[in-house]
Amino acid sequence: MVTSSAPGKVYLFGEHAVVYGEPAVPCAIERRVHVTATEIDEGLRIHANDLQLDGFTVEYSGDGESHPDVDVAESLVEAGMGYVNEAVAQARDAADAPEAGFEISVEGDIPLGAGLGSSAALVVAAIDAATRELGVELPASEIADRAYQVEHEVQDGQASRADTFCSAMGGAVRVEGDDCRRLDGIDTLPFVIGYDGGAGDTGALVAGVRNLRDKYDFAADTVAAIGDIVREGEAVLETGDYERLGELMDFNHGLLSALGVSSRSLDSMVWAARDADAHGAKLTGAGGGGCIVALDETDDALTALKYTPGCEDVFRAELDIDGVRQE
Ligand SMILES: Nc1ncnc2c1ncn2[C@@H]1O[C@H](COP(=O)(O)OP(=O)(O)OP(=O)(O)O)[C@@H](O)[C@H]1O
Ligand SMILES: C[C@@](O)(CCO)CC(=O)[O-]
Ligand SMILES: [Mg+2]
Repeated sequence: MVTSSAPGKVYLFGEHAVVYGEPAVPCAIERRVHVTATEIDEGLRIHANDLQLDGFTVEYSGDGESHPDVDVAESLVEAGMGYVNEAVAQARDAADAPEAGFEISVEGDIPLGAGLGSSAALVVAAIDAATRELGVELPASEIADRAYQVEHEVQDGQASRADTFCSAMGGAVRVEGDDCRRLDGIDTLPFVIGYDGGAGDTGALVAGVRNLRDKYDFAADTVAAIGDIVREGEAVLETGDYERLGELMDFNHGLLSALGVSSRSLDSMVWAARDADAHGAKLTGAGGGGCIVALDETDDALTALKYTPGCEDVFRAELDIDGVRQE
């Protein structure tokens, strides 16, 4: 039996634009998904108690049918199964063990579908745990690559390498198309996260931006301008000037909002953090609902968000220097 974990992430800059080849800077945070893999005779059994708030266990026999023991949205189960199924397929391929059976248990403290990269963390941890259980140790870069193939497959081609690379490697990273690297020397960033309790539909939000971009030149220019913010931002990141980083985060949020991916609750959390003198604040991930990230080393934004209507949870998230690891 092997347990591996992998971190979630926030985007300091660049979500959505990264889908069109602009650079992005996601940062791993100390919130993780843990996956335990045990080799069994055949098939695949999955236990995923976080998939619904009430919790349930899915028994999946590998015959193409799932058997949730309570009534849950079929699409939710299918998506959850899809990520684990494809991650296990990658592990079997990497270990050259096409027939290997697995029992997989998943638990995590990353809210689902909220822009913190829970799907990437799940896939990265699952590939690591399942390959180790088969006696194979993959380098983090290969896990990142295989995890990207999984997200790309399960999300119908709507995925960049950003989430999976960041989760596998940890720290602050830079992703531009297939070019992925860690940003050295960034050990800490004072992130505060506000969560509205909701979720966004990543596929639909990406499709919405694509439509605007096809329809209007100025929407395409907006996506390109996000790329400019990222290039400016990575230079500022090296100087540790939080004031300017925050200014650029604010600008990035404005452009995401123009592209239609913010929401009333995300905007109100962003404004609550700004009113409390955070250096800056923006939505993180696909948007539509879920989380915002603010930059603030004091407790002011944290306290303000606690009392902001529509903000269901608020927490500080340290930058996680570790990527995927065996527990
Ligand atoms: N702890 C978990 N247990 C089971 N399935 C999980 C878990 N964490 C994530 N998942 C799977 O990942 C899906 C969420 O992925 P999705 O890409 O929609 O959101 P996200 O990765 O949390 O946010 P974003 O991609 O915007 O950063 C869940 O619906 C589920 O299928
Ligand atoms: C919206 C998006 O840019 C980030 C989702 O976390 C999609 C992706 O990069 O895969
Ligand atoms: Mg995801």
